[in-house]
Amino acid sequence: MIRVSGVKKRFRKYQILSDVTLEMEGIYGLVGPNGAGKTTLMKILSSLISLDEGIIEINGENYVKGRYVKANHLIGYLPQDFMVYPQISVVETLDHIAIMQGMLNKKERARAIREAIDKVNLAGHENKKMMELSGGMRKRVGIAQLLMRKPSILIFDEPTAGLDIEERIRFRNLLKNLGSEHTVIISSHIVEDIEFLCTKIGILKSGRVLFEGTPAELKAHAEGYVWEYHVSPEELDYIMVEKEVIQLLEEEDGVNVRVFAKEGEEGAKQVAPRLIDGYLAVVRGVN
Ligand SMILES: Nc1ncnc2c1ncn2[C@@H]1O[C@H](COP(=O)(O)OP(=O)(O)OP(=O)(O)O)[C@@H](O)[C@H]1O
Repeated sequence: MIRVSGVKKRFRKYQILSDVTLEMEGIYGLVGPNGAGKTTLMKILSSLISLDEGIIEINGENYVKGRYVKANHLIGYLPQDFMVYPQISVVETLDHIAIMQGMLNKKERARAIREAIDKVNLAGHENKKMMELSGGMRKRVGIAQLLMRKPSILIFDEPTAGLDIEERIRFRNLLKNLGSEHTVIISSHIVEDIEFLCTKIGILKSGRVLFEGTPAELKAHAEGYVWEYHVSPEELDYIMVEKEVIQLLEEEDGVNVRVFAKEGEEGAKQVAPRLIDGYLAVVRGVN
């Protein structure tokens, strides 16, 4: 568990994080518009940048104002773009990183590498060069090198960005499995991923916390704001211009249109909100 209390961060004259307080546990989704401060917070937690004010408590230990969070042994951070040497193989990459991490015993290193490769389902690909791997597989190597250090908390910045559909599904399943043994913190713009993975969600906007709670609590914020219209293709043109359409579902006899609005017009049926509706309600401050 990570407890973030009153954390502030400024870059020159810009206040990037203002009094951020969160309790991160389970598989925790950090979401919010571009520039909200998610990466900045993740980098503070991963000791890449210092905090200006506030307290961060990680597994019972406090890190305070003006300091770096020195909890490298507990935390593994995978940035958006995990960079490695393209010409060397998966196993050589992991061996190199393990040596850099101070794992000097060859047998111990080989065992840690084997375990990590198995955990991220890279068995059979050990001898491929990094440049021969797909984006998702490279990310797996990124996770494998984190797992060798046995961290209890894993932090992933936009882990599924840029992956194709099948890779994304495979990668998501891997993240879900990691959540059974680790606290996992992810930032993502992909609502489906948040829905699939997260047990708790924090929403940041302009460096402030707008919401923290379970997916069910987030959905509840949009209660009464989601309407469904069943329309013909001709009526669809009108509705697309006039309403805020969240989703379209084509059916044999027309189109089902989900709309975010305070009130529904004639023919509209009020429906149960989904996660994306709760997010919109919170970010717009409508409820
Ligand atoms: N080193 C830096 N110096 C100055 N400003 C910075 C620095 N790093 C980030 N920022 C600014 O801080 C703000 C928050 O950036 P951050 O990357 O944390 O947001 P984010 O929520 O992760 O955004 P995105 O969803 O686009 O990745 C942005 O306005 C960004 O331009």
